[in-house]
Amino acid sequence: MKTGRIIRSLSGYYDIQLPSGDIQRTRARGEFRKSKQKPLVGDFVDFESENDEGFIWAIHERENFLVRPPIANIDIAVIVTAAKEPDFAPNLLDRQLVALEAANVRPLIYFSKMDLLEKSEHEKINHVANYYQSIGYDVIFSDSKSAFEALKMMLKDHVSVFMGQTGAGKSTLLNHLSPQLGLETGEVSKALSRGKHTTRQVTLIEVDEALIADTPGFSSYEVFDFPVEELDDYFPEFVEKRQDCRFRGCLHLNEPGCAIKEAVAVGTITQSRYNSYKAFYELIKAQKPKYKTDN
Ligand SMILES: Nc1nc2c(ncn2[C@@H]2O[C@H](COP(=O)(O)OP(=O)(O)OP(=O)(O)O)[C@@H](O)[C@H]2O)c(=O)[nH]1
Ligand SMILES: [Zn+2]
Repeated sequence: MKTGRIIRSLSGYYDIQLPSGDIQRTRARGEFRKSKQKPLVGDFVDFESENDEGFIWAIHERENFLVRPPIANIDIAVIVTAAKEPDFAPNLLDRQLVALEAANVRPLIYFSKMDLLEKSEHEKINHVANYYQSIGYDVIFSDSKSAFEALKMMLKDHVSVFMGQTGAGKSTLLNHLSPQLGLETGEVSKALSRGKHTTRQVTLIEVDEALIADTPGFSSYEVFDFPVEELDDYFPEFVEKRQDCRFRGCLHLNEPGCAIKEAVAVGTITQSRYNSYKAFYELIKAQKPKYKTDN
């Protein structure tokens, strides 16, 4: 029995990379296909193989996984966030951060298109970025001299996936990291070929000493897949403060003695983050429970 990581899946076949770097092609056992458990790219699996004919026997427990792209055991998700064109939208960034926190994937915020900013806009973004750093997120600016090296350093020895809204610059950045990818960039060229790639499978590609998913991740349209009471778990600065709320289980909305609202009033938590919290709260409340199929 051997153990390795699935780096590509293609019509029922799985390419598994061994610790030595060798890649072997296998299939999943019939039982896997019958049961719900389906191997994902990124999974560590036990398998047997000889002469390129092999079978996966077991999938190791997953650290985490994403649905789009379908990939397991992700160390870092790079949220590519345009500082301009389209304008920076804190709500969108927060949505991705919350979704990643809920999925137990570590985010890294990459501000793209910094070169397009005027001086005053620059200061504004810096200010915003400082806040995100202060609550524990890594931030990289596209115009900093060492941006590229810093990113490479962070991705080294890790599995990463890139996400961000359309036009944020994901493909541009991925191409820069790995020119062999040859992803199309810009609206027009992509609009022409869109649809062709919709069923494309994700592959983990080796870039220097990093493994990067070649398919960008979910955007902001994802629904939140957790109960509303859990929402504050995914705002790290809320987690730190909420034990000071007067009521246990405080939702930080209209309750008296809410430490979160006090923190917003004195500015230790930004209004923008609190606005996102409230907006997501309403959103989750309005979402239909999954088990309901009618109305
Ligand atoms: N000035 C400037 N333009 C950039 C930068 N990054 C990307 N762009 C441009 O922004 C446009 C969109 O970039 P893409 O890389 O295609 O964006 P994407 O996130 O892959 O977009 P989708 O595939 O639609 O999700 C392209 O015209 C890029 O050339 C940057 O740092 N500075
Ligand atoms: Zn509270």
